[in-house]
Amino acid sequence: MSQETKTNEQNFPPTCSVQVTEHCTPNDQPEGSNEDNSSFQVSISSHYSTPFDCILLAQAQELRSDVDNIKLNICSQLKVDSGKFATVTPTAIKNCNTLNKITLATGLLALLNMSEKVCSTISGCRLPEADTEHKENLDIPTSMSQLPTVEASLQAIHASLLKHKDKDSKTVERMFKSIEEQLEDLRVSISQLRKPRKSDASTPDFLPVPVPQFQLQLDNFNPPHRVDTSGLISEPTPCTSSYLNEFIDDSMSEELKEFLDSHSADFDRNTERGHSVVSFGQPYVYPGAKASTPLESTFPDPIAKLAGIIKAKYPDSIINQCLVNRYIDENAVLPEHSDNEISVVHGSNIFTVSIGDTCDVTFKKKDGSNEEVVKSIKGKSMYVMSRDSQSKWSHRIDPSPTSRSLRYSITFRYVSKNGNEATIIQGDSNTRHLKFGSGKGTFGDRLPGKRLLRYTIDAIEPEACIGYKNVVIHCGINDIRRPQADVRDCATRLIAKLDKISRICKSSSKIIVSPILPTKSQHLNERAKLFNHLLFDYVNRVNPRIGCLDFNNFLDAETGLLANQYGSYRDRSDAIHLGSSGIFTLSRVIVEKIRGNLVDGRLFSHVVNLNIPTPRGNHEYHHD
Ligand SMILES: O=C(O)CCC(=O)C(=O)O
Ligand SMILES: [Fe+2]
Repeated sequence: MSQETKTNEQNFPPTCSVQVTEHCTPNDQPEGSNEDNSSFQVSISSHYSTPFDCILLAQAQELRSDVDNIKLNICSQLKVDSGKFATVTPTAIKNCNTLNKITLATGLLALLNMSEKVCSTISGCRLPEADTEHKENLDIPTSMSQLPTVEASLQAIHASLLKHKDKDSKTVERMFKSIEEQLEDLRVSISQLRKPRKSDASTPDFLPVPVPQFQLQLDNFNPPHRVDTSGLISEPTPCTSSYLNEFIDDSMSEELKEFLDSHSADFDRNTERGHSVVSFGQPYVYPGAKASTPLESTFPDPIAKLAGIIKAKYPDSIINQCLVNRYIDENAVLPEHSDNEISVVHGSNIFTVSIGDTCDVTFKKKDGSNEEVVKSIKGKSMYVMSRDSQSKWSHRIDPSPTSRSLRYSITFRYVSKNGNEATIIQGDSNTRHLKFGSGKGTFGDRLPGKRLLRYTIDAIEPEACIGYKNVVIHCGINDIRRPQADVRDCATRLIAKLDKISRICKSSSKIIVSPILPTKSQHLNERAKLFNHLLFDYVNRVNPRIGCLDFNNFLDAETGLLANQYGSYRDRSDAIHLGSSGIFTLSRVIVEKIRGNLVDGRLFSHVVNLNIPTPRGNHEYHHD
């Protein structure tokens, strides 16, 4: 470590403590919200006056494993027992090297990012201005009233880390840049969230924005660069979420082997590339599947017993399908793949119990780095792959250079037939009234799905789209209306998200993006037009797999603005929110597209199957 770093280390906050408390407040949801993620745990430690104080740890159910992974990651970097995460002592922080400090900071940033995500999910909840007179009108859990300190904390972390900047290291340099960018984003988001508003509004009040001096030079638009966050928050998600040695005992292993041996004729009939398969329970279909018709629709005795052992360890898991792979010798292989079929229920785990000889399974990162991790899987063990691991890693079994005798892998999944048709909408205030399910004002039972409120582009979660037949992304207005927003950068960030979604979702998923809806503001429409130009260019030329909604009907032919009948009735000066007629029309446009009716002159299925870019018509708003 350089002398400079040593000296600076003394400046590092001397009494850093990361206090993470967890308490359960299960029904913190706002009235009228119909989000699926129904329970929140929000807690803040605010009694430490250090840069790391006031860490808001918001744990929505769906973020739990991310939070746990980040905690584990921080602890392993700092060489602290994970049970002691609640008190990462000043000494631990002082004694770790610069890179570890960065890891710590990025971990904390990740937690803050998540908290921010949850803050915006708790609709109507705003971060309070210090001493704001609006405070009592805001729908804020009291514990959040300390939040302004978060911003101060971030600045302090940043300032402190800057002193540690090791100018010789490119990696450190890159990490700093990423941290700086993240901090900037967080600061903007926090200040935006802090603006007073009614608790039922979902986006900040309209601010006039200067007319941008953009020139539309589509020909010069470079294909979007891919946003690479690997290495920023040192990827906490492992290729397998856990590996348990000696998961079953000898007698269970023997019983299973005997049972599977008795099915050798069935395995012989179902030879896939390099190995053989049989299945039980629900049908599980994947490309090239030979055992998509199960031998039995229920689990036979030894398999049911094994499923019971897994259920005892993972009581929340649902298992209804079992695929058994047989590898007879060292030449048997399993081609590289991910189990990310739409039929595998979103968020469910895949459990793999091994019987017989030890075997290497190779996991390969899907981020283009080609990084590989080889895990030696022993007989009687179990490894668990999360849905997230399927989006980030592929896996395979290569021929073994040394001898390998018979091995069975018994894999359990939760598959759904109905899930095949489900739709996910990640959208902002204008989609927040759209509802799935039955009853008035919903899409109806024939279009099941889930809606996530995601106010900003950065909050869109590509991984949450996996497993859905239809993916609808509707976001961007909040990003471009920030006075200092760089519209091109906003478009690039949305495109990066779309890029990722189209990479990790099955090719049979329909991916649909909304351009930014017209508003009642000429200024804002100028920005929206530029944003949409870039988006259309991407879906037309770069990624024709993505379908685009057509919003021209929302325009008033005379003014080129959002037509009055579609805008907000209650507040005519509201430039961006749709009224009930607008919301109804938006829902029709989405359903038309999902149903595969002719849109843009083509059926959606054509778009899905298309490999080559084909120019589509002009999607620009007809403003003049
Ligand atoms: O045999 C193994 O360990 C892997 C099996 C697998 O990846 C699968 O069945 O999808
Ligand atoms: Fe697999």
